[in-house]
Amino acid sequence: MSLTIALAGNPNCGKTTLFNGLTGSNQFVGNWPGVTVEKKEGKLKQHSDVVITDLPGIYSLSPYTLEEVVARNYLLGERPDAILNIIDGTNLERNLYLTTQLTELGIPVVVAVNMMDIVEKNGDKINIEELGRELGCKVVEISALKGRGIMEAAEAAIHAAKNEKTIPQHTFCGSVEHALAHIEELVLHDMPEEQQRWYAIKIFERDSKVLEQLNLSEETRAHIEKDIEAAETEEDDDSESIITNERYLYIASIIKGCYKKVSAGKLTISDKIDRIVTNRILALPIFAVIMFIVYYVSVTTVGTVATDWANDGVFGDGWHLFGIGSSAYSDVADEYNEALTVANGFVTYESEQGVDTSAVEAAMDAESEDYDPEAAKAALTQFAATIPAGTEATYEVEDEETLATEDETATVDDLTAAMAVLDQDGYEAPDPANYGVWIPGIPVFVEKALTSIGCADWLSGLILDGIVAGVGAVLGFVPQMLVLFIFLAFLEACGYMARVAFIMDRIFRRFGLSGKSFIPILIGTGCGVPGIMASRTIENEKDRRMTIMTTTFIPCGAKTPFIAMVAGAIFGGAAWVATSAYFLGIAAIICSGVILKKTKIFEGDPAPFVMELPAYHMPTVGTVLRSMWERGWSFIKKAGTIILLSTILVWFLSYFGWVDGSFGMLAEDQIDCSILAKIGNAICWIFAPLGFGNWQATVASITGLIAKENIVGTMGILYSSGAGTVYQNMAATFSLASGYAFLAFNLLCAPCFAAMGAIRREMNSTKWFLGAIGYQCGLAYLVGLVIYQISSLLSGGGFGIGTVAAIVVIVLFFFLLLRPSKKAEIRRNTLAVDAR
Ligand SMILES: Nc1nc2c(ncn2[C@@H]2O[C@H](COP(=O)(O)OP(=O)(O)OP(=O)(O)O)[C@@H](O)[C@H]2O)c(=O)[nH]1
Ligand SMILES: [Mg+2]
Repeated sequence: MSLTIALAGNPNCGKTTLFNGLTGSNQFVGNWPGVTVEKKEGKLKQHSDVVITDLPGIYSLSPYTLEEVVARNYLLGERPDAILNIIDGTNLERNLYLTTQLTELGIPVVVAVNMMDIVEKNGDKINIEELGRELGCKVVEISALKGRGIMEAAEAAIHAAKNEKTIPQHTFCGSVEHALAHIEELVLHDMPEEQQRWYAIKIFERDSKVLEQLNLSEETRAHIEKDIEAAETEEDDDSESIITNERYLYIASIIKGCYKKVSAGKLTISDKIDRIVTNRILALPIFAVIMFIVYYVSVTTVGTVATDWANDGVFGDGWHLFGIGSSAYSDVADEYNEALTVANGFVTYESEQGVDTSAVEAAMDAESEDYDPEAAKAALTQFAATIPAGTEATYEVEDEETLATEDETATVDDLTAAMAVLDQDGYEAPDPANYGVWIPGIPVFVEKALTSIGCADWLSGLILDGIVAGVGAVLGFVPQMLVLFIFLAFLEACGYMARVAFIMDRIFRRFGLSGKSFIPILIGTGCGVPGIMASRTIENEKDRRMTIMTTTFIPCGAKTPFIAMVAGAIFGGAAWVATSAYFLGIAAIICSGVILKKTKIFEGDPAPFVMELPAYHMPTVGTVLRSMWERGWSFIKKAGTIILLSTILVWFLSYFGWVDGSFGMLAEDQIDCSILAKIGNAICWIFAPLGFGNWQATVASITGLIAKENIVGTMGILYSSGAGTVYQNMAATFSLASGYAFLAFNLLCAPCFAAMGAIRREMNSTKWFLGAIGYQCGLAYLVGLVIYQISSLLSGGGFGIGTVAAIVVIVLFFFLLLRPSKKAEIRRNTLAVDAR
């Protein structure tokens, strides 16, 4: 018959570390309380008939939070064959509080004193024989981290499960014992004897869950109540406090007998660090500096290099092995491109002056099938000869990323110099393969392979433009994310993140938010996906859900090119547009927090923040890498599923459509015949009240759901037709009001697929996922509506239904924001927490 052994103990005492050691699993370990929130099962190594259950950490068997309910229900409902109670040897007093309760359950208990490595280092001594005698169960010493004594602990638990009963040694004072005896006799006599005591104590404490479960008659309750009240009068305290106090007195007496603390009174290293790190004045600047470094290294320096390598190298044209030859190549390539820009600029300028430049244009077209460097050289030389000396050519240059255009001027001398450069390279773009060791990117390989097997056009289009491009764009973020995850894993594992929450809590609490919401938001400025995942550090389920819902309001890295595009095309490059995007994000988060907190679903005190600060310690490399990998891997898996499917879908929708009544595959420039355009046209009326009810903007917003980078690309394609540049066409379509509404909508609405996948996974419920997406889109819509309608009104537009709607939204917003919250409820929760 198989045995079940439950690992129970306070948060952060090392249960999961022990669980991993005993079962060989890879469950997540972190240096803050509340890492494990569900129970996990595994088989004990070398004993396939023994099941070990890892439980969330609990301080007592009176449940206040979700994890505590999980643990208690498991212990009471499933009744494991034995409990291995892990206690933190550096914090005996508090940990034993739970132990005194566990021994009353009537389940065999073995106590494992963990963190013995630290206890010994401090020079403290624990007399485990004496401790065992006092508690009435076997006590062993272990170090879960070092793997010391863990198998012995498991063996002891197995032995206890088979042979022993744990009989609580502690007795309460006379009046309480009297009441307990009455309760046992009156209502619990049918219950197995060993379980009676725990239930009696809980009834004495008036535990609502137990009373509900037992469903006592009015008469019996009244009878019991008399006993309880008698004890309360005698002890002059309420029943729950009597029990709590007596437990602590008992623990104090045990500890006196078997614990010698050498380090008593001295400040530990952790205390010393905390004096600085959580100092009222220094805490924030230190945090800002640390986060800046993390952010800087992972997003701008190492991260950018890694992302560029992944995007432009592995999923692009290719890369130089170990970067050898890469800088030499880029120098040459930059020089060549610059020269080409000058030459082409002259050609464009001359053609604007009325000169026929078609011959040189055709010859210089390097993209064309029959490009001939010799002919290009000849044509350009001939063209240059016709230019009068002293000509200054002005032409437009387009920024690759934002598509912003800028005017540049060049003289004839510049042209001569440029031609020299072109000539030097033989009128052919430098080949990166000639510098260092060049490894072609995946698309290049795939394209070659597809061409060599003579793959059909549509299929190679699907594979290259759809799958490789789409999934590649997402996987391209993996290196950057892994770098970020290493830092975060380190900060978590060493114990700093627990402090951050503590520091931020002082500020966020004013808005009714928990301090732990801050970390996800901060990370979200880089990428929403790890931001959403970082919400796991929030133990309170309501706060965690709210944070997941609001984190992506902050502009992430992928949204920045889009912001720049709108600012450049519609607002003449005004700098305030980008700044305002961040303020808009922060305002959306804080206002959402305040408003949602006042609703039934999210109400409650911002997570009773009684988190204790764990001691700092140096994490092992394995822990950090495991944590990094666990997070990274789930992202990669997502790229292989949801993103893969969505890219295929979008590829199909934008490359297929109806031309002249017949359905088929489209050429690049026929996008307005695509199915996507049809869809855009069908639903763009939705956005009419926001001022951008055209199919292009609608479709751009939709492709933005795949990846926010798509918005720029899509706008680039859709607005490139017709006269003028993309920017000019956009400026003609959008007014300032509708442009900003468009920006606001796309910043706040549902994030990209990757982030939505993360939301789905972290919410772990379809209902909540849809709720979150709905909230984001709804909010984005209303914000866009208000921005467009009110600014149209202010700039002299008419007063219509839309204006009325916007005013209603504003009034409603202020009502929701300012209405009083249910303070009384909050206070009750706080009291409940204090009581324990
Ligand atoms: N020095 C030392 N550190 C340990 C030992 N056991 C665990 N730790 C560290 O203590 C921290 C908490 O470990 P976890 O295993 O996540 O604790 P837990 O009890 O599962 O925590 P919750 O899931 O939050 O209840 C981690 O940083 C571990 O590396 C030990 O024996 N010695
Ligand atoms: Mg755990």
